[in-house]
Amino acid sequence: MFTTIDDLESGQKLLVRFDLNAPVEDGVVQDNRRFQRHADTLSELLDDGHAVAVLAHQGRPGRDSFVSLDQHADILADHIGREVSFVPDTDGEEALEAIRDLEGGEVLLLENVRMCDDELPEKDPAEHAESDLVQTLAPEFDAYVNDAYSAAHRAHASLVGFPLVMDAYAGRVMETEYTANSAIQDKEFDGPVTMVLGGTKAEDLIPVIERVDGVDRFCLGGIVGELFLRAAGHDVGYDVEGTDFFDDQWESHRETIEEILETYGDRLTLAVDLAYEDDDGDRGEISVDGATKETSFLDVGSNTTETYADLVSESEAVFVKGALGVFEDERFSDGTVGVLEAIAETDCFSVVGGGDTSRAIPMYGLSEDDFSHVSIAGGAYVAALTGESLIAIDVLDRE
Ligand SMILES: Nc1ncnc2c1ncn2[C@@H]1O[C@H](COP(=O)(O)OP(=O)(O)OP(=O)(O)O)[C@@H](O)[C@H]1O
Ligand SMILES: O=C(O)[C@H](O)COP(=O)(O)O
Repeated sequence: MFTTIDDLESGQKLLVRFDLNAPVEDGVVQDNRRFQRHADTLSELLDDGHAVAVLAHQGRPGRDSFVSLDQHADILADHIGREVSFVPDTDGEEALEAIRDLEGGEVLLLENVRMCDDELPEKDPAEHAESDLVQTLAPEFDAYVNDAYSAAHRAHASLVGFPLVMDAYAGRVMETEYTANSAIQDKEFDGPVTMVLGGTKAEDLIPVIERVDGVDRFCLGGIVGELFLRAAGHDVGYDVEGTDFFDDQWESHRETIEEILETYGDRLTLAVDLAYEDDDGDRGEISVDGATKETSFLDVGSNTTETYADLVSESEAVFVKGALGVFEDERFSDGTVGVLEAIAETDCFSVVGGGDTSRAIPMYGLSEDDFSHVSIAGGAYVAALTGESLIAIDVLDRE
């Protein structure tokens, strides 16, 4: 196991990596639960007398969400109830001066690290450790803390370079996410283990079904569930009215999905009914046998929800990745919310992952306390489920 901030002596100067990557709407950065989670780590470090400089990223070059972190500093400040200073620089003179002025109990947010050329190329940690970014910043600090679990699958300089040249610890978010999300690989459960898989991305979920041992049944929904229904011979999972969810994914994954159905069919539970918007704008439902290609299906139907909820209720552990329908529209939230409610009412070990899907929890008045863990990770959660090691965790110091 890696070393954590429990192993740090008080009052040090720390370089801390967070994942504050958030949705950006019309140039405005939206608060999300990543801020609150990292704010808890940050408050703990500041209370322990550390001086903290934070490195984080936002978006990717070329995307609208690739913006400065100045707004992130204000959001973080609201969460910790203290000032967060910001410097529009990562490793130049301005950043170094601000870092040298930092006192114990103070926090400084550096500029979007993806604006630095050294950050993004996926490289071996040893190569990243030689980069200007790492070589310039490392000597300014006593230690490095990585709390950015949700980016830990990326071999980027600020995630994998520093641990090779500095003492490197895991933050609280890193520790909690790692333990919960790896449970499917690390823990023994005494009863049935269920995975509820939905959402939009077949490429994420196919490896989960193919590679994860120890799951007794997969309950499928969302767009991915429809692709499996199509492979099973039903007239669903087709693009309708200009949508582009299905046909490209079908072309890319058809063979694999057909093979999975053949090999793991006994572990897969597919929807028996689906929901759509009827002519009056209300929710209509139809059995998958009566479904036609011309209809857009937006949720699993009530018989399916009942079956999935029953399976969840009998489970010892439940892992969720992706939504069973377009839950953002209340008419099509029944599948996703019905399953989440069943988990909340059951005394099982439960992890809900996926940046979009976990938003359904506050949206529909559920409490995070009713789940063992609600992950803030997407890609890293999928990697953990499949037992893939996360490179930024591999390079942290070991106990
Ligand atoms: N039948 C459907 N048609 C269209 N969209 C759907 C359907 N079912 C689910 N979705 C959408 O799937 C989205 C959630 O799935 P997504 O693949 O984005 O996964 P996530 O695991 O929550 O997030 P991420 O991997 O991006 O962190 C929801 O926003 C929901 O509206
Ligand atoms: O939001 C995420 O999943 C992480 O911050 C990683 O971002 P990326 O997919 O742009 O590397």
